[in-house]
Amino acid sequence: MKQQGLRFDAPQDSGVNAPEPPIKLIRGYLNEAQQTALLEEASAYPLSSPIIKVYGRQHAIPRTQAWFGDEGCDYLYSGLFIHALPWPKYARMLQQKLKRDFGLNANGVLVNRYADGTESMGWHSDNEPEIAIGSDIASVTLGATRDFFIRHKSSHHKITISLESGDLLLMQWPMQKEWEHSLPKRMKVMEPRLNFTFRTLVKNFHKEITTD
Ligand SMILES: O=C(O)CCC(=O)C(=O)O
Ligand SMILES: [Fe+2]
Repeated sequence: MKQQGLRFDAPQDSGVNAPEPPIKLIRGYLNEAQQTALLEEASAYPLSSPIIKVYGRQHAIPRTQAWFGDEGCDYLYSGLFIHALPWPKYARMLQQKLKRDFGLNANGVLVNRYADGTESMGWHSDNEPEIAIGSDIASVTLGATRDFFIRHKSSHHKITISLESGDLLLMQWPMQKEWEHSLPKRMKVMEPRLNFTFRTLVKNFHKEITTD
């Protein structure tokens, strides 16, 4: 994390000149039936906790995840090379719904499962080089309500959004350049939460690696 001498933390959600993140929040984007279908499908996803290196130390990520996508849409994520698994039926239907509703051309989805409030995701931007320039990222939440933090990289202005089951958060270009986000621990949360982030990758970006 960057610490640059003097630091002023802007008060949350306030300030006349506070920067605004390029996001759209659509509450209840998925109805009950759509949520249930996806949750049931996800119970069979091959989720795992890969071991990653952070600041030179190896540890398993504090959640489980899976990456699905089109052929040639492999992802180098947190230093891990992940081959795209074929789209499951309902994840694919959601990808098509996002295309119909918002023109989103996502060709992959990262699914994260947080078993309870002890599981989390640290500050980061979804700015890997294989993410197509100018593309938006769509984040869909299922299950437990969790806080989601967004922080401006230069001013450190921070926003908290409470994401509920069925909500859609559109993170629009150039959000990942100027803002970071995280999912903090919430010890009182006992229920699992699933998150689907639909991403647009440059196809065959990792061709060299995959054909070795
Ligand atoms: O679980 C969330 O809401 C955030 C997931 C996320 O930031 C990511 O997958 O990159
Ligand atoms: Fe992210």
